[in-house]
Formats: sequence, structure tokens, C-alpha cells
Amino acid sequence: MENSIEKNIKQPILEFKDLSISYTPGKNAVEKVNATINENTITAIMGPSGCGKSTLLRAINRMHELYPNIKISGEILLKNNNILSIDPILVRRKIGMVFQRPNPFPNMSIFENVLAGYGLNGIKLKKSQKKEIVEENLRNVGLWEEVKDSVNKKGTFLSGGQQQRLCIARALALKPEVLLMDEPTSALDPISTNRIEELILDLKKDYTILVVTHNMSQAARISDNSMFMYLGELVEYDSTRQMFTKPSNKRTEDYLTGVFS
Ligand SMILES: Nc1ncnc2c1ncn2[C@@H]1O[C@H](COP(=O)(O)OP(=O)(O)OP(=O)(O)O)[C@@H](O)[C@H]1O
Repeated sequence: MENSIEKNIKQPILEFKDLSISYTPGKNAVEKVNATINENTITAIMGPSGCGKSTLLRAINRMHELYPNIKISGEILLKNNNILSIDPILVRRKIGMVFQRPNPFPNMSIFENVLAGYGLNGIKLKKSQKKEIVEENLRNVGLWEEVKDSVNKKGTFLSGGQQQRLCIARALALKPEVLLMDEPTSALDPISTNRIEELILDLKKDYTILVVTHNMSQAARISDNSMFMYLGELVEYDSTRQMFTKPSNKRTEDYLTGVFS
């Protein structure tokens, strides 16, 4: 696979080596994927429905293990350590995830939602630390000014876009190295989408971000590199500019030009 990612001078942080994943024997949902993701980049993962985008993303923080019959082979290396052989709780601290639908914990306040990861990890915090973490992370997602007087209200009282920013704050509170986002704006209106896109671009200075998206203009707007998957295979992986202007594979070109969706 010819590509122009090597020109990027950033350091590798995440590597897939011959990664295959199957829900049913004899049928791979992800087929021998090999790729290196550089730190402080945004990678868009695109492809038609059912091509394996979410399966790939979920495996990166061991969410695939929630499906009992799933089989995985190959390696996912985070800074050269195979995350498939590390305690999943630790993996999820280093690799955060944001889902398609904003999902703040309904019984928790905004304040408690930001800190939820600490509770799940059994980490005890002093009152002053909690306040600091909540404010810092709500500021990071541009929500602090909007909610500082109502942090004890339920997270579900916020608008959809605010809820998604709260979920991003919750994922960032544990200071992960990588942030995974599965169609993070598909349930949001255009204004909220715009804010989340700006936020993702801003977060790139501190995090490495992988984002599954069906929205090609979004991929073009925010990502440095793009992956195109088809039937479980990683067909093309290149700088977004290269992929959108001169894709090297006919299937990528057909997808990007709307021949199929
Ligand atoms: N829980 C499951 N059990 C069995 N097969 C599954 C399961 N989840 C996904 N699959 C299958 O794995 C393949 C990849 O699915 P996946 O959800 O990863 O694709 P996707 O590209 O994210 O799709 P979409 O864009 O529609 O979300 C598909 O053939 C799908 O039917």
C-alpha cells in the first residue's frame, strides 16, 4: 500500500499487526489489518456500513470482549506494548472512548459524570482534587462556563451537544493517551457538530484521536490521515489530503465519489 504518512515526522503511538477479528467462525469482521498511527494525529476511519469500523475501534480499548464468542488474532500495540495482553481496566484508562449517542450516566450529576472513570477504576480522590479535575476537564471541552453553576444537576439535563462534550470530558478526565470516537456527531445538530469538530481539532495537541465517521466532509475537515475499510479489510490508509485528491485504490475512489455508500 503506497502512502504518504511516512512524511509525517510524529512518533508512532499505536500499531495494528495482522489484526483479525471474527464474531462467527470462518468470517472475519476485521481482516488482517496492519497500520501505524502517529501521536497527536486525527485519523478518520471510513467505509460502508458493516465494513468493520466499529469492530476495529472497539478492539482498541478491549470493548470487543463484551461479545462472548468473538475471536481476535494479531496485535494492537500501544507504545510497543500489546494491549491484548494487558489488564483491560488499565487499557481503558489509557485509551478512552466516546460513543455515537451521548451517554452520560443518568443517575449521576455533571460533576459525578466527569469523575466516573476514577470510581470505576477504584481510584480515591480528595475533595479538592475532584473539584480541580472536574473544572479542568469541563474547561477542556468548553463546557465549564455553561455549567459551572449547575454541576450538581444531572448530566442528562444538558442539550445533546453539551452531553456529548460532557462524555468527552469524562473520557479525558483519566488522561488517556488515545481517544476513540465512534461517530461522535451523528446524533447532533449542525451547530453542536461544529463545536465538537473544533474541540477534536483542539484536543489533537494533547491526544491521539481515531474517529469513525460516515461523514466524508467531516473527515476532510478534521483528520490528518484517513483509513478506508471495505469488507473488513483496510483497503487504503493515507494522508487525508492524498486520499481525497488522489486515492490509490479504485474502491476508495468509488466510495469517496458516492458510487456506493
Ligand atoms: N455483535 C455482533 N455479532 C455478530 N456479528 C456482528 C456483531 N457486530 C458486528 N457484526 C458484524 O461484523 C461486521 C462489521 O460490523 P461493524 O459494526 O464493525 O461495521 P461498521 O463498519 O462499524 O458498520 P456501521 O457503519 O453500520 O456502524 C458486519 O458484518 C456485522 O454484521
